[in-house]
Amino acid sequence: MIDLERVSRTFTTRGGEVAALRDIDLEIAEGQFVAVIGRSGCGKSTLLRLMAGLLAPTAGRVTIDGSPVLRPRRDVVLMHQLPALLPWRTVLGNVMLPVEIQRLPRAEYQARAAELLDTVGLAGFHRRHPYELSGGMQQRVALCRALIQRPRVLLMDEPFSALDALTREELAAQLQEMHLTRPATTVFVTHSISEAVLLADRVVVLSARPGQVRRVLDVKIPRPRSFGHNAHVADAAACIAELHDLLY
Ligand SMILES: Nc1ncnc2c1ncn2[C@@H]1O[C@H](COP(=O)(O)OP(=O)(O)OP(=O)(O)O)[C@@H](O)[C@H]1O
Repeated sequence: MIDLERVSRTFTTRGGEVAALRDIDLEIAEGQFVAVIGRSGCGKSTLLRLMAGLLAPTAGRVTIDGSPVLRPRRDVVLMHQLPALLPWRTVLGNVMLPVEIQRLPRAEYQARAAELLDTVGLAGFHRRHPYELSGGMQQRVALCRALIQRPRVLLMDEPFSALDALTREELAAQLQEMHLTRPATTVFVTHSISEAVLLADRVVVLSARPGQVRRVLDVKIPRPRSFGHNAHVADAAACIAELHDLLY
């Protein structure tokens, strides 16, 4: 579905040319959950921005279903590290924002918004405003806003990295649950090896800048997965150890 063929991206800065990504070849199938992991500055955000149509490659091609990605698409949503909610809108109003912008049928999507908020444990918070919520709750609202229009592709740029460790685990578990119910093709940038192993079908390890695909690791642990002790703890430990060795 998402196809990157020999994709490179260079930035021209006052200090000269910065090669952020070089010769990336990557095929992501419909419904797949791919984690991207790599050292700071290796081009992970750049990779997402290329897939989102916010940046053009300097060389190579990014396509979705065979069409080159030349601009942002309605069926592709990018979620960031910070929730960026509109402070004057309620929780429900923030989740419904994409529906209003795209003039989709309100009643139908209102029911979906309620269902999403319910899944992330915010059933009683529809009429609250962002300032009344914790950081974790705000990021849950941002996740519901990202999913409201049922995107085919969900691009997530370190979405949980501003959260405390416990909230982060909880949100990762909720994301897994949502992905199992309705799998959008997901590309999830993270610095957390264990989060990548919990969530992903495949983990793409990038080398230091310029980012190149160092390794793609298939995670074959059955779902639902858990951070806790379970039957697959040895498989998870083996994946974590392999990724650790690749990164350090
Ligand atoms: N608009 C830009 N102009 C100039 N250089 C840029 C631009 N965007 C990114 N870069 C450079 O490209 C490289 C890759 O940046 P990018 O943000 O993609 O890395 P990253 O892996 O997401 O980093 P981090 O893990 O720290 O968030 C960096 O050296 C960065 O300085």
